[in-house]
Formats: sequence, C-alpha cells, structure tokens
Amino acid sequence: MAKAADGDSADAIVADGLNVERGGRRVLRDLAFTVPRGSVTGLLGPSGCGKSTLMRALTGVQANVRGRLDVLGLPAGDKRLRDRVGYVTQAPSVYADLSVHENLRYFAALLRAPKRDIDRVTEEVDLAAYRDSQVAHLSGGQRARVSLAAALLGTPELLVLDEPTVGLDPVLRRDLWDVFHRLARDGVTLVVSSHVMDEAERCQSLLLMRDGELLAQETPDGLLERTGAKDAEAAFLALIESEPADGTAGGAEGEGAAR
Ligand SMILES: Nc1ncnc2c1ncn2[C@@H]1O[C@H](COP(=O)(O)OP(=O)(O)OP(=O)(O)O)[C@@H](O)[C@H]1O
Repeated sequence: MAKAADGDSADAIVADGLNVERGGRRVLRDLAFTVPRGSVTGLLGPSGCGKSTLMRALTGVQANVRGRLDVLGLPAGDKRLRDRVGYVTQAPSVYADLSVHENLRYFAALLRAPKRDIDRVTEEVDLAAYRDSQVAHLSGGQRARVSLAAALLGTPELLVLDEPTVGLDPVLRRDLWDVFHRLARDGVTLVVSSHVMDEAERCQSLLLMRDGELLAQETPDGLLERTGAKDAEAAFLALIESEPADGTAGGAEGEGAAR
C-alpha cells in the first residue's frame, strides 16, 4: 500500500479550528492541537466537557464536524482509515452470549484480520485463561478488556479509547496502562480519555478540556511546572481558576464554520 497516498504525516492527529455542534449547541469550540505518532495522549476533563464527542469526531462517527481534523494524514472518517483506527466506546461493544474467542473470531472476520491475531490480542489483554468463557459470565473489567482486544485486531495505528479504565481495580488499571505503553512503544498512537486526574501522570501528553474548549496541551511535568501544583488534579483546578469560566476564551459564540 502506498504510504504517501495514505497519509505519512509525522503527527497522528492534527486539529485546527475544530468545531462540533450537537443538539443545536456548539460542544467543541475551535480546538487546535496535534498528537504525535507512537505516544499515549490523555484526554482529560470533567464530565460533559466534550471528550466523547472529540473521540467520535476522530473516528468519523460524529455529525456536524467543522474545521480541520486529520487522522494519520487523512481527513477523519475517510474510508481508508477504517482498518487503521480502533475505537473502544464506554459501553462494552461485544456480544454477551458469545465466548471471548467467538467474539474475537467474529470481529476478526468482519475486519478481515488474520486468524493469528485472535490469540495475540487475547494474550495482550491477559484473557487467555478466559478464552472459552461466555462474556456474560465475566467481570466488568474483563468485559472491558474483551472490547479492547477486539479493537486491537488487525493492528490499528491509532487507538481511541473512551474511559477504558472506568470501574477497574488499581491492579487492572495498572496492567491496562502497561498494555497501552507497550503498544505505544510498538508505534501505535493512543488517545485515552479519563476523568480521573491521577491517570494524567501515566500519559506522555495531555489534552485538558473544559466546556468544549481546550484549556491546555501539556506534558504531565509541564503541567505541574506551569501551575506550581503538586499533582494533576490540583494543576487542573489551578488552570481552571486562571481561565475565564464563561466559554469566551475560544472566540465568538456565533456560527461554528471555522476554516
Ligand atoms: N446526542 C447528543 N445530543 C445533543 N447533545 C449531546 C449529545 N451527546 C452529548 N451531548 C452534549 O455534548 C456535550 C459533550 O458531551 P460528551 O459526551 O462529549 O462529554 P464527555 O466529556 O465525554 O462526558 P463524560 O465524561 O460524562 O462521558 C455535553 O454537553 C452533552 O450534553
């Protein structure tokens, strides 16, 4: 496959003047940021700030997206990105009445991923012991890992993970973050949302959002330095206090067709 034609940008994601309207409201406002390839970027911010909307835009399933949003050098949602981008939503996206293996076999067939991928991704999310268990009989964390395994089929270059660690115990959370870092070392780009600020420290780069706006793009250390705070949570609060709270920072309230 010709690399240049499929987008050979050094950045996995480039957003500029990105606006999204939902239900007649502008829920993403003039976002501009880049995400380097082979990194783990945390998308952090309070509930309702627009994290899922941004992830939906990245994966091409969000309507009313305006402005620039390039993914792997192509416009987000481009058909050529279909098997290069993996997306795990907050809701488990696997079949409860099938086993782990049957789910993965089904998704591998849909994605035309090689059969050998099934064992690889099962190992990657540490579910080999549950290969033949029905998903309905798994714990919440195990179910979340089946969804993640399905997203890893076919070796995507960008993984978009919407709150993948919600409801997991600290050991499982740590193990999943280890998987994320291992994938990034192999060149995969990961965008991981969370509203748990202590997860910020596990990311290489942070996109901090509030009310549909990007408050900052920083490294975890840069964020602490910039705010003088002791931890990510305090830093986020310090940033919020230093910014106007009425949503005017991103510019005019009018029509969002920024190009
Ligand atoms: N289907 C929809 N129609 C209209 N507005 C919506 C819809 N879904 C979400 N919104 C609004 O868009 C804004 C951003 O929501 P989004 O789900 O992206 O936030 P979030 O940061 O992912 O929140 P959470 O952490 O709670 O999942 C919110 O104000 C929400 O009310």
